[in-house]
Amino acid sequence: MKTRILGLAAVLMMVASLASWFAYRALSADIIERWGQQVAEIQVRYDSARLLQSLEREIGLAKQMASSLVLLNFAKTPDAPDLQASAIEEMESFRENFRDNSYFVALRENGHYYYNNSENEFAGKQLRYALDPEDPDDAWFYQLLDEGRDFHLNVNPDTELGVTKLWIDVLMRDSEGKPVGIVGTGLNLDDFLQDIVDIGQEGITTLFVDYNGAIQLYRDRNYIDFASIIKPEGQKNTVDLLFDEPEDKQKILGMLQLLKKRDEAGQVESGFVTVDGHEQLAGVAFLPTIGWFEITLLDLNALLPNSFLWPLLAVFFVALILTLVLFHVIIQSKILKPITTLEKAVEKVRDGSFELPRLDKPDNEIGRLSHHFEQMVDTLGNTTRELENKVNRRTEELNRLARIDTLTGLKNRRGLDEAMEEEIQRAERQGTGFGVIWLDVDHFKAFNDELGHQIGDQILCRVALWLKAGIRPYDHPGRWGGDEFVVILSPCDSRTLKTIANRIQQMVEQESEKTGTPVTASVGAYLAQPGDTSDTILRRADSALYEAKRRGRNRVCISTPEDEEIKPL
Ligand SMILES: Nc1nc2c(ncn2[C@@H]2O[C@H](COP(=O)(O)OP(=O)(O)OP(=O)(O)O)[C@@H](O)[C@H]2O)c(=O)[nH]1
Repeated sequence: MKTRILGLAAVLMMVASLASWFAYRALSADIIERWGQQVAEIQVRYDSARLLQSLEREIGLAKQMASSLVLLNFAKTPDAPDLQASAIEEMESFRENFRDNSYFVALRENGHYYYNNSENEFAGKQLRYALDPEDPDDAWFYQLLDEGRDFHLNVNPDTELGVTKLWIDVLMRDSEGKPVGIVGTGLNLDDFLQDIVDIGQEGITTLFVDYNGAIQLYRDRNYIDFASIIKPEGQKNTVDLLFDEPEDKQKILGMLQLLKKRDEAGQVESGFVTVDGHEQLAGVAFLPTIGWFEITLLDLNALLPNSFLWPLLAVFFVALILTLVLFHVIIQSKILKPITTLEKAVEKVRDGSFELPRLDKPDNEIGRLSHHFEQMVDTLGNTTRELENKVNRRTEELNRLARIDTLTGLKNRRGLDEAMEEEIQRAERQGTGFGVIWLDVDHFKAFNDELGHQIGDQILCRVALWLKAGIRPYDHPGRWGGDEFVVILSPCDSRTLKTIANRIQQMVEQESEKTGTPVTASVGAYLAQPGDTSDTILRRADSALYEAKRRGRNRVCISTPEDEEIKPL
């Protein structure tokens, strides 16, 4: 039973714990989602700010460069040597200010491309080459001029220069607003990725995509969509490549569309997506100043690893075991042990004993039940004992009454039989005899017939009284039946027997005289010997009585063992 109760308690606790666990998981997932969304939004703004901060100065300088009158004049008449000299001087002064210490200037008029880097490698030969409208590598230039976009960021390897850079391209326009060239600077892509994107924050991935969703800055260079500007739609490495599920791709592209439509800085969208089999929270922001989107992916499992739940589980299991142990101790002491002792007590009572073992009585229903049971058994024991005593008394009384003659109060025939048997055995043991007197009222029938039965009864009662008065207290007087009385005298010898027999016979005669109804009695006596049977003794006494009757009544006749055998009556 204990095992079953403990098992049931464990199961109930597990069920309750599981329910709590699921509730906790649902609640914590909700909290984590809200928290994650806020973190994602903060992270997106932070990452955007970092990117813009590092680019703003460069973009400002590039724009300043694009509006330089010296360069604009040069772009209009690129072949004028004096203008070229002052233009190169102007370019070099910008080179010193750009963070990368590099610049480029590309002119529409003649396709000349000027460039110098931080090592001042091309001093005096800043004109690097002429752009070719037919060369795919130079397509970016003609595309930007065609599109007429004033500002553009472009990640592109320059095969001529052998560098991969994040290019800041700014359109030069003449006084009529006509594009005359593109100037700008480049930032080393690796340094930039390391500073802005690959920042080593575990569980946080930052990437930037352009206006069309093409990946521009990402820690894995294989995903970067180099020279996006010249690629047709469909061939670009767009952001949806990162996601496993088609619905996630749709979700992200939907966010980009939404933010693009709003066209406001500081707006953030977020949602759950799956990347490399991990559920991540994506935060997306639009950066209108550069026309890019910033996407931050938060791996919640990395940020909030499941391992933080281990202490919780450990606490749960320790609590479970402690609770079961406590439960066991309480059940054992408060329920099972008291029930076991109570069961033993019930078995004892069932087997007829009222001596109870000490019962455990805890302060609960079982304790009260044990207490009531104890009181009940106590009462039951007392009642049973009283009942037994009463029955014993009644039985004794009945036994006594069964041996008493109701009319005279002397022993009846059964009582005399028992007394006789005792005397026979005693005689056997001690080797001494005992006396038996058999008395019969003479002509008693006549008293009955003439005076009535009641008087007859009175006479019998008087005879009984005289009989008792004539013998010793330890002799046994009895009424054999009708008007016949038997007295057993013990111990006795022949002289005593003779004396008492005569005394009785005379007493009846003399005492009855005084009552006005004189009666006489015939008495036969026999001195029983060790070895005599009850039958022999009674027949001997009876034959003596018969002899007394035969000789004329109102006399005593004593039979001795030497007499001839007496024939049956
Ligand atoms: N009143 C009364 N009479 C009884 C009782 N028991 C027996 N008797 C009567 O006692 C009488 C006994 O008579 P018997 O012993 O036959 O003869 P008897 O008249 O005594 O004559 P003997 O014995 O020969 O002297 C019978 O009439 C019985 O009905 C009793 O309890 N009360």
